[in-house]
Amino acid sequence: MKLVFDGVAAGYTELPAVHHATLTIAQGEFVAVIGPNGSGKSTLLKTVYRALRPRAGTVLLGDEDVWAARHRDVARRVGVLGQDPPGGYDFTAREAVRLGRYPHLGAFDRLGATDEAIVAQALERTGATGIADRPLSTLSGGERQRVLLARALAQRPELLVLDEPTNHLDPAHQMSTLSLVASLGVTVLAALHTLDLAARYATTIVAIKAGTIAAAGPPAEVLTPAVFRDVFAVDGSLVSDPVDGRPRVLLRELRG
Ligand SMILES: Nc1ncnc2c1ncn2[C@@H]1O[C@H](COP(=O)(O)OP(=O)(O)OP(=O)(O)O)[C@@H](O)[C@H]1O
Repeated sequence: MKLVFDGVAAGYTELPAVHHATLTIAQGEFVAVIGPNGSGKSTLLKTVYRALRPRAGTVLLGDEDVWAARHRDVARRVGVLGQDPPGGYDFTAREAVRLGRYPHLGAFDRLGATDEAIVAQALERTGATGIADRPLSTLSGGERQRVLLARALAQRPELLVLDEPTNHLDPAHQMSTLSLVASLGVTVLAALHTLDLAARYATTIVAIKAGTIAAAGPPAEVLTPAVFRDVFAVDGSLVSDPVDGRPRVLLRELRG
């Protein structure tokens, strides 16, 4: 599903946290939104999953204005991994993942065998089958993160919006999670802090600095020494992994 930001401004006070965001994301792209703390990554994502209404501009999903669409239609099409579990921590992992199916059901429908199979598959794909019957409140940060991703997958969305999906995850799960997400063929918009992971898994990088899109394009075009320095205040370079040839990001403290 194509996603378009057209002149989007959004924020929490009179000063917008994101301004003039204009960007077109094609169906199937994996977009990593990168930027320092407080630069506006989460704010931009929130305008897509209807957590924060833009003050100006439009967010289009396909040809439809996300903020003019019915809430239920957006819920069906957009899977979200945000910073907090929807429904709180009282649910078991499986119950939390079942929530992902509700946008697809009628008001009085119950989950059927197909829904339960989709829930089971989502738990399996995120390595969460073994913890399916534990309450979210008892899970570790990384386990909970994988369950919340499973919920977003169970939704079978056309667009996945992921706010720091690798937060709390160990290295193996960081890579398997991004690899899984990249393999789904759906459009992905993910805020990522680990630039190395962004370089390896994203097709497009959007770098945000102080609420403004500073650069957008393929990893090799965006992850330049100038962007590392201007946006992140570090020295950095994009190199090729000697083992698998894929891009790697090397960072050093800024000198001089
Ligand atoms: N609920 C809120 N109320 C007021 N200001 C907020 C709120 N949430 C975020 N902000 C401010 O908006 C700006 C952008 O925040 P945002 O959360 O989008 O940054 P971010 O790039 O996702 O940061 P991080 O990497 O630290 O998660 C920051 O200045 C932040 O302090």
